[in-house]
Amino acid sequence: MEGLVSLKTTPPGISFHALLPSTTTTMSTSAGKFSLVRRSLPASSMGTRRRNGVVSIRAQQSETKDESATVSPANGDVETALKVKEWEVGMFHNEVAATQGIRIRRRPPTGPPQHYVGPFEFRIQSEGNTPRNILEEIIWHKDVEVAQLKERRPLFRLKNALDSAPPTKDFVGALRAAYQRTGLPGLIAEVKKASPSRGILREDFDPVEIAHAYEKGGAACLSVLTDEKYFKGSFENLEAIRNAGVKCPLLCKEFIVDAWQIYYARTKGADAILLIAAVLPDLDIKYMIKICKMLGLATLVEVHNEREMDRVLGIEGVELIGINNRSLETFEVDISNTKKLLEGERGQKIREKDIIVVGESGLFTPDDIAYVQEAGVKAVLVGESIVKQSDPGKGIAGLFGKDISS
Ligand SMILES: O=P(O)(O)OC[C@@H](O)[C@@H](O)c1c[nH]c2ccccc12
Repeated sequence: MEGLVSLKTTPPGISFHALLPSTTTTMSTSAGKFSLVRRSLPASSMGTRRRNGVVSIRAQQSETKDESATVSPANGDVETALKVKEWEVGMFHNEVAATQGIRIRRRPPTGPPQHYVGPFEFRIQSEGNTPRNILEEIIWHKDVEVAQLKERRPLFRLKNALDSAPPTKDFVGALRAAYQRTGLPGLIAEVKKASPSRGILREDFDPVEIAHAYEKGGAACLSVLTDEKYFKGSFENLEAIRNAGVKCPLLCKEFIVDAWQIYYARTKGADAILLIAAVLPDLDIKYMIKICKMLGLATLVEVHNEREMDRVLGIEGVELIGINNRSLETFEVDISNTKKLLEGERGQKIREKDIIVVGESGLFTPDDIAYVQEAGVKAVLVGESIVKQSDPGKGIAGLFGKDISS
């Protein structure tokens, strides 16, 4: 059976109500065409009991009149209700995100709890359950990971820990100062062991040693990957680098899907946070920028295409925009992307707003640096080409074509 939704044991022509959140979804099955229709869903029904949250599934080819039957959740089945709520929030997120051209879906991969429609078994099929690309896979994994981490360290505990945290370092200031000092884009050097597209970049990976080498080589700031599963990074690495006396401000390179992660990153020594426009709707970006400001963190908002750039240029308070030359959906790298997104009115607006643009990914040679600088960037984010060198500090001199350490 094809389509987003399959109905098992449902005789054609029958119509029923189910406690499922959704907008209208039409689906074709071997039994005919069905539409899933959202009924009134008052805010009060968004809690654990959802008697009013009624949705109907109607078999369109039927002659039969709408014979509706409401199915109630088992009393006290709070866990199921929470799962439904979680799924519902994910669905709502996807709807909002889609209107902003965001293709990454946040619906929990498990779909809605099956037994929620009683005898009419309901299942989200492979189209909904399989990530469409690596970024979507990472985000779905991250959602689960964060939910687990949050349970162990609730927000109030993180907030308590922050009462005694040392102040953050000025990430944006360090980039501006480097640009002024060298006349070259300020370098954010990335402590990166591996990536899904390139595999292991460095076997003998000592994050603290690499961080010191970068600092010595003239990096203005460092970026530390904290994702474990796909990039072989960790928050321990971030914390170890912070505690090793490194003076450069630190970017926590993480896939942020929840504000909790921002607080967590701050407790681990981050000075800046990455927000990815391909993942986060505008409202999330705005809200997260506010949280970052409150915590003294800078935000690097990453875009990959014109649509994302236009969205981000419409958000107040953005100081740093990263243009990723790598598509996180296809892994394709093309440094002319930086140039393309800075041409014409967009570049004009960026200059007016005094936003620093960071050229990200795929930069290997002095020519590459000159090319993105010419396009208008005042900073670059580089991993592979320098982390692979036996002395990553010297790798920086190779990248810029000269020693930028003093
Ligand atoms: O190793 P490179 O090609 O120099 O790229 C570094 C950095 O731009 C890249 O790691 C990156 C940019 N945006 C990201 C988002 C998540 C993970 C990684 C990234």
